[in-house]
Amino acid sequence: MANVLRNSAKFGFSGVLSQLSIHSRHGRECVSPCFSLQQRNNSTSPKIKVDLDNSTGVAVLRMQSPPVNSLSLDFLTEFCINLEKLEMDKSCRGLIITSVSTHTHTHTDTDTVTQSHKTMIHTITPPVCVVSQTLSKVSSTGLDIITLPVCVCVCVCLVSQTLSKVFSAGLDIMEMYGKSPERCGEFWKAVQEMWLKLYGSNMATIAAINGSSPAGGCLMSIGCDYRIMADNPRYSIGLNETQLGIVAPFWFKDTLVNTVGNRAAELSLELGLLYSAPDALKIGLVDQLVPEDQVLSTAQDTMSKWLAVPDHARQITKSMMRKQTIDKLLSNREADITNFVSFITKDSIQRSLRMYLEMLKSRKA
Ligand SMILES: CCCCC/C=C\C/C=C\C=C\CC(=O)SCCNC(=O)CCNC(=O)[C@H](O)C(C)(C)COP(=O)(O)OP(=O)(O)OC[C@H]1O[C@@H](n2cnc3c(N)ncnc32)[C@H](O)[C@@H]1OP(=O)(O)O
Repeated sequence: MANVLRNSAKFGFSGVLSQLSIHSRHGRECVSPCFSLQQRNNSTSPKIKVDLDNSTGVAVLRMQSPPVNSLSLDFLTEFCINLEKLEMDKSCRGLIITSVSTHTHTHTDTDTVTQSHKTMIHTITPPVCVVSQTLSKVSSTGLDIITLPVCVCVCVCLVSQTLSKVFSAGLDIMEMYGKSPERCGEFWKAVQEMWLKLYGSNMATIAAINGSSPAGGCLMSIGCDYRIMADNPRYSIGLNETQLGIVAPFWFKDTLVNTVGNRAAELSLELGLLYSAPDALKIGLVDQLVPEDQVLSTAQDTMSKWLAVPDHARQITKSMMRKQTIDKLLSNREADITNFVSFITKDSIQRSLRMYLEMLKSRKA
């Protein structure tokens, strides 16, 4: 555990703040006034909102990165900064990780807002000047020209974007597709860092899984101490890497084995299974199912039980259970990055990823 903390010290706050995203994959900007607004609201970054209740010592970390909370380099960097801050805050003893269902984004100055299937104008705060126009836009396939109504807003407007019913869609596939080996290496280091910080956290951690949680989303969930999932037939969870033609790294596998045991992990990984909530409960991939509107409150009630245990006893026990698994990655980090980069940049793997991306998009069409 101490190793993990020492390692994480490499992310100095000034360094990481300068790395904060100003542009997401989906083209949504976060300008600096947005960040300062978040700070005033006790939210630490644009893709993640953290509320620490000083009376209970419990922080709720809400992922709010539309459309699917995918784990991009920017997202992972912000996640690690937030975790590190909470870890160093002695008043914080417990952490609940969940997803928001609505994301509010602040735009300033002249801004263009397109009305697409996932974006709607929520509020326009005066003074504002709205000019109706039409915008020609090339679609993501690059083939069709479509015309969208747009509003050009001068001054300040607030836009609300709806997140899918997703806890996290896992690693951002766009970070692994068509990227340079250097960039892939940087990305993988951030994935490692996220897992090391979470799995080795001194805080009691609960995943309040209020949506689907495939692959890296599942890794984040099993990196916590306890999992509560919404009992919704549309949601699934699992390490489905083989379905994408990729191989879950050894530390994903180790975390799953530590959670569900060897046989269930073997079936789950080789077949790339995504489990419904009841099936996930059956194999012990999640610990509890509750109605969707009770996921967070149940996590809060459960957290009070975890925090009734003296911290030092719980922390030493957690370390005893997880240290070997953590040390295995710590002593193989560079080799693991090299493996990832050489694997993911192979032509055949890139082809698999492209087909998977096309499948995701065609499913929608
Ligand atoms: C031998 C040596 C081994 C060394 C190790 C090597 C390799 C290990 C490598 C990698 C490990 C990877 C782990 C991962 O996490 S990979 C990611 C896996 N994730 C998935 O499979 C999830 C895919 N997504 C979905 O199933 C659905 O999107 C979801 C159920 C989450 C939500 O469905 P919904 O219908 O609400 O939304 P969609 O319309 O499908 O999606 C909206 C939008 O978002 C895009 N998108 C979805 N998931 C991702 C993603 N993971 N990354 C990037 N983008 C994603 C989707 O394409 C849509 O985009 P658009 O069409 O609106 O542009």
